[in-house]
Amino acid sequence: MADDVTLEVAGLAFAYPDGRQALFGVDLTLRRGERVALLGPNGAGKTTLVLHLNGIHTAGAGSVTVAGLPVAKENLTEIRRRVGIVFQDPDDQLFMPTVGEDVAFGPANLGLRGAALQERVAEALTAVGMQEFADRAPHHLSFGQRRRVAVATVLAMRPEILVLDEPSSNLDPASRRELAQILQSLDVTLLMVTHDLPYALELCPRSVLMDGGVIVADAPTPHLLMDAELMREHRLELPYGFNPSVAL
Ligand SMILES: Nc1ncnc2c1ncn2[C@@H]1O[C@H](COP(=O)(O)OP(=O)(O)OP(=O)(O)O)[C@@H](O)[C@H]1O
Repeated sequence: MADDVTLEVAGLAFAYPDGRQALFGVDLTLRRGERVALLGPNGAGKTTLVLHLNGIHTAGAGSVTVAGLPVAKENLTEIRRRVGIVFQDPDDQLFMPTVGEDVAFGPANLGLRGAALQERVAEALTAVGMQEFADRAPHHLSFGQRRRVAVATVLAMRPEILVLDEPSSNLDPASRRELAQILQSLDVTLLMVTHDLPYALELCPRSVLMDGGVIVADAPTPHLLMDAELMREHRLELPYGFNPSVAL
């Protein structure tokens, strides 16, 4: 594996217990620092793929390797530190009385204590512009603020790969823009599952398109979004009047 490869998915196939085959041999390589959008219609297999990256699902066939470490039962603690997933609903990730405690939860589990833990929490909250909110109750925050705190809970683990599931969903335009600025500023490899094609274009130079449990295209985002036939074939639609060639 080349030094700058941080994620390698090779020949990954997977069927759910009910027999439904969701992945049919996926190959995907991410290099350190890349920002990649994972696109595709409903049911394409995007979530199923993402849930393999930190071992929530186990490969039926093929392999997933993170920074040289195979995603396997014996490595799960280390894999979950390296691959941070921000789920679509922030309330799935926030369960402590205060924002600060939520962000401290992961690193405290790794054994961080005292000043080192406080520093880690401050660093993660600062990265998402929520440093003033450490003592607040998460359920008193707006949805956009809760999503930013959910990102901070993952950043506090200093992950190697940050995976975001629909980061722009349910955000008003200002919150959407603020989150984009935050994500742009992070020094991390980013994989973003999204149906928001302008967001993919803004944040991710590269896009991977899945459909039917396979990767059907892997290209610079503007190229992919300007391929009208590919877009139509895989039920991707740009918002009315949006032109990727002039949006950049
Ligand atoms: N728990 C499950 N049991 C059985 N089949 C499932 C399960 N979860 C997903 N599937 C099936 O696996 C396939 C891939 O689903 P997946 O959720 O990975 O798609 P997706 O690309 O993330 O879709 P969406 O954009 O709707 O989130 C679909 O056919 C789906 O019906």
